[in-house]
Amino acid sequence: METSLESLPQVPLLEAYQLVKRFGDLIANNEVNLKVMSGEVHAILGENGAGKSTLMKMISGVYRVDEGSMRWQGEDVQLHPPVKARALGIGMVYQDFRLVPALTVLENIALAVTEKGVLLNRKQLRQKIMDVTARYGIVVDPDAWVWQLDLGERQRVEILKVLLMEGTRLIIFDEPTSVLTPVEVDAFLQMLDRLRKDHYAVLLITHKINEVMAIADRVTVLRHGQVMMTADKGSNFTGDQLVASMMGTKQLLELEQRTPFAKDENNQELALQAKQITILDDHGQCIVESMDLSMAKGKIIGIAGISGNGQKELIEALFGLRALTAGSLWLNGVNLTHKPVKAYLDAGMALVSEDPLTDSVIAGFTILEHMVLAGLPMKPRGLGMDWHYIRKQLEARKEVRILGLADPSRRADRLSGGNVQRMILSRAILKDPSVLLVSYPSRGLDIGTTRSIQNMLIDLADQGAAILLISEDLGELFALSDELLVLANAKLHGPFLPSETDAYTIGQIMLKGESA
Ligand SMILES: Nc1ncnc2c1ncn2[C@@H]1O[C@H](COP(=O)(O)OP(=O)(O)OP(=O)(O)O)[C@@H](O)[C@H]1O
Repeated sequence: METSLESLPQVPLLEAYQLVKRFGDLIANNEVNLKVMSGEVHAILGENGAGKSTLMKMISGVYRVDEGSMRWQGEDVQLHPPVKARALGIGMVYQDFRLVPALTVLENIALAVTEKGVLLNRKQLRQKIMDVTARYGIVVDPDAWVWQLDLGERQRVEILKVLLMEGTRLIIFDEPTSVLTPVEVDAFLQMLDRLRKDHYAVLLITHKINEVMAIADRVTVLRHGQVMMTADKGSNFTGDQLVASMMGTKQLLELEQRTPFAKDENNQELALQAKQITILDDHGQCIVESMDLSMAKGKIIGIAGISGNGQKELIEALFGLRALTAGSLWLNGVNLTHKPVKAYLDAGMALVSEDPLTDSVIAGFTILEHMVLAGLPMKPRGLGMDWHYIRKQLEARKEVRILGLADPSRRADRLSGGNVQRMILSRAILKDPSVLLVSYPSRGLDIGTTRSIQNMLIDLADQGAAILLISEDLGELFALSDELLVLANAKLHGPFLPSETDAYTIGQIMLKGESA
């Protein structure tokens, strides 16, 4: 089955010519050309809003192209609606998964792959799932309920769906690794390699330059809806070239230096304290056991851990969203245990959750309405609200400009993943929180914006906020944290000083719950 790329016929699987897509006055894709070969991983890079998802949605048939044309194996084709793209063999693994939580993995896959009117043969489908999981190293239990799965597992179900559909030739991944742990990222890249060897074509949207350098045969960079650069491996493109092409004349900011906080533990003023807390997960299993955690003012505490090891539950409990089974929570010396979330908000806490799209976005509400709900100063006007005034207040904040918040009158549920993240981060930071609990701050953000938000977190801590930073990006944790803790086996391990430990040691503890 394996043949080298060179020995394959070199007719492009897909060719896009001069594609244009407009949303009102906005030109999301402007005369875009793209060529995709079988057996290649083709990375699509670009800042948030550059037009990557729009291009992928034209290729998967979701959007009708306004201008331009496509060819599939040399033949002119129309890919809209998606059923046409699907029939040719184009499958897409979306950022926001399209699974039914109340069904099992197998049932979800059956829904996607069963032809209308054909009765489901569970045994056969189970066998097919086993075959594909074994070939591509995709670990997932066919009988698990989807609502019980973490994000990495849900993504694997989406991938299985696409692979099990009849005739798939081209697979589009929209920022697949943003929800994966470092270990899962390695497995994912190996899977891409396997797909490439099996002659699938892969289009990979990503913000991670190291992934592009590791796996991509070809790369296309978009900026403001236009192709800035297309290069293949033979041309020896570098990471710096890709960044420069994405950012244009903008410079990538340097990460600010932390002002070293007082190392004398006795001089540290505590903000949030968790004493001997025990937390159960949604299945009633103990996920955090008798844990102590102290967050001092002006300090960033980084928590490393493999996703699903209790980070989500811990952060929910610290914000009063999940009941403690034992222990107590104190903020500035006041006991907040079992108090409603409002008490935590009133005390100056802010939260950026693991999955803002699900947890924090209200369908139909605009960005501005989300900001007002989170405490942006309101001004009544007649029987309603002075929205013009509120908007001016929002736009006057430098953080909003730096993070590049989208137009505040836009509906939040129609924003790209990166723009949702900007809204949630702006909302948390605009409150000038005394305690900020932040999960995966740079998820879905381009490199320039990632650096901006990292600098904002540093500024916030320098001004005295206590920050709990949950991330799987060890580079980010090492760069920002004053102290590192590792969550594994329901316990916190550490603290470790980033300057006195290394990623290998932390990685070992993440995996095994103990030092090597
Ligand atoms: N359905 C839509 N209606 C109006 N504007 C849209 C729509 N979809 C995308 N846009 C706009 O088109 C531009 C390109 O968006 P797109 O989602 O393709 O960017 P992206 O490169 O995928 O960004 P990200 O990295 O944030 O996912 C953005 O300005 C976006 O706000």
